[in-house]
Amino acid sequence: MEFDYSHPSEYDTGDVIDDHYGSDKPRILLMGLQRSGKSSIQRVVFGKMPPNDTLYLESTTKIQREDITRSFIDFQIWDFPGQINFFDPAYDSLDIFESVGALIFVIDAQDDYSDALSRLFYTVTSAYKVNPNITFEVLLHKVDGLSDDYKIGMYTLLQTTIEPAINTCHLDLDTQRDVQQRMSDALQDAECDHIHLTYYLTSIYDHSIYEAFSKIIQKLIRELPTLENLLNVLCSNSGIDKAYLFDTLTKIYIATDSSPVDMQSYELCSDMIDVVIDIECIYGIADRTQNSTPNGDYNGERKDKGDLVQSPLSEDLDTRKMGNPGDNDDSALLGASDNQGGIQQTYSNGDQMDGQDSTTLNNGGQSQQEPAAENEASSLIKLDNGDVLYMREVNRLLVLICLLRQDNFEKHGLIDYNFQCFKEAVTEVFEFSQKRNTQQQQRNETQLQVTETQQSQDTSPPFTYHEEDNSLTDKMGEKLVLFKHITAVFTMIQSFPDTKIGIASRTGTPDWARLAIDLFKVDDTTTLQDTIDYMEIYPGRKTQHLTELAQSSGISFEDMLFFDDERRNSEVKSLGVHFVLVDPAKGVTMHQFKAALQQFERQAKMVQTTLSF
Ligand SMILES: Nc1nc2c(ncn2[C@@H]2O[C@H](COP(=O)(O)OP(=O)(O)OP(=O)(O)O)[C@@H](O)[C@H]2O)c(=O)[nH]1
Repeated sequence: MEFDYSHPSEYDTGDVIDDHYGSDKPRILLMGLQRSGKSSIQRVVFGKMPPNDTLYLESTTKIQREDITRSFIDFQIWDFPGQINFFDPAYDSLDIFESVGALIFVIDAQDDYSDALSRLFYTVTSAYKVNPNITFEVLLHKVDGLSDDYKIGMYTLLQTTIEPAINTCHLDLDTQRDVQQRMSDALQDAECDHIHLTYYLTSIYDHSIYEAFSKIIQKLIRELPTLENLLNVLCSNSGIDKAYLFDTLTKIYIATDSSPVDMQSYELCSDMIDVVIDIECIYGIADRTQNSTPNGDYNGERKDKGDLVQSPLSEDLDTRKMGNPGDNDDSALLGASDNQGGIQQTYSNGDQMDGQDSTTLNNGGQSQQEPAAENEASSLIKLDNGDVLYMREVNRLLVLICLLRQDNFEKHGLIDYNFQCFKEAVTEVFEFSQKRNTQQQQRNETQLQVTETQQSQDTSPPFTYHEEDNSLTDKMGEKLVLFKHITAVFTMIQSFPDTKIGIASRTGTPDWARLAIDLFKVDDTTTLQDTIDYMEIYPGRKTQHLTELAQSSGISFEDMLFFDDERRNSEVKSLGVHFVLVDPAKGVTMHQFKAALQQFERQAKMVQTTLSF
């Protein structure tokens, strides 16, 4: 299959991946073709960028990483440049994919997506080989531009497997059949029927992207069943119809009770977070020192919206004081009753449902350091249909938003009591989870130290030589043999006059590498070591190795033909060395070697080259 990746040599791998990208945190990867919408998703969901501003985003050229650390949500999100193939040997795919929790592949649904499907297939099969524990999620993105009929049709087709999805491309029948055939062949060859993909229709212009991310992230939260159980208990004991536990900043819900999620109720609850943030932007944050004032003496100051949106609700809301300007009555209304989009809102600092429609932003006059048990930020919105949206803050980063009937809310003393129990339980789960993560981290560190100590004490090589088949087996039982054509190639080189063999190897255990070279046989009486004239084996860049080789051998760079399986080592071309990229699966073959010699002869007098075959 053909892919439109840029050639890795166009990029320096160091420019694309930071050296220090290793982190224990689980990763969520955003992959897909260029301009499919990956960066927009990351910025809108995790950076609160207004969707329209994504129109000005520039193409990503290196991996963009963001640490997300919000209560249960503790991972890194990586936005990949669409044009680079990270499975190319130039990149260390094991390092990139080994601690991935979810790989999210974004497909631009407004475009012809046959290329995207090819890339999807390649990506999931390659990533699965590196790490079979990855969950694969596919976002059919930008569906805001599609009609509902088209969306439903596309989703139904894509939901089954990738293969039928080809049907939805606007291709003529012949091309369609051809693509289908190739796809099904590729699927069979790769034996990848067991790879499970989950599909979502998304757009940054509505709730769908948050809904999708909620589901994706829930799969990564180990505590999910416990949280769901707690929410179930809360709902059944408090007359609540639906409850969501939201991460305040991202509007991702990390858990909900087990009753089905209907989009309307989800959108209402999610919008409530925005409503409350907007209200706090209008009324600002009160000075904590004034919170003890029983009467809400609103001072009329407005806070800058940009500052507030970034703040967790709790920080803002629980320090808020409410009251009508110039009105010292506790139950004074802050805003007039407002009828917008079927939601009636009134803002009050009282916590009583007094027969009027009311939204309560309640701080109870407590500082954040010493919150009274029942005085977390809360908000109440009465809907036109008689239902009530009730929001309570669980901790600095989580809010509970419930939908219930108004007559059930009249027992709000019971709801508040149950909420306290729920809050304590969630806090316990959270603390337990943090403790377990810390313990796990300590265990990993200890394990690492033990292994390092064992390695430093254990000087015996981690492999055994088997004369009968000229092979080594390492401690994991993996067998190492010379590549098929190596013996013939080395024998041929030895027959050339004035030709030397040198080794340039990058390893942290040079003694073991030398020992292995001394054990492998080229024929009955000759070891690999006997055929080699110069050796440079130590960690570092290959330019350094070849410079040392030039010095020890007296051979100039222009007279060197260097075979290597890592594209990044083509940097030796800058010295004037002729570079040959070797397929790591096959090693140097006789055919490749002879072709390289012929080309070397032709180009020997020219400047440095990469010899291609
Ligand atoms: N209509 C619509 N446009 C979107 C949506 N999401 C992103 N876009 C637009 O798609 C274009 C490309 O978005 P990017 O986020 O830069 O795409 P990318 O996948 O990160 O691209 P590269 O960085 O080149 O790999 C931008 O103009 C966005 O405004 C969406 O949900 N609907």
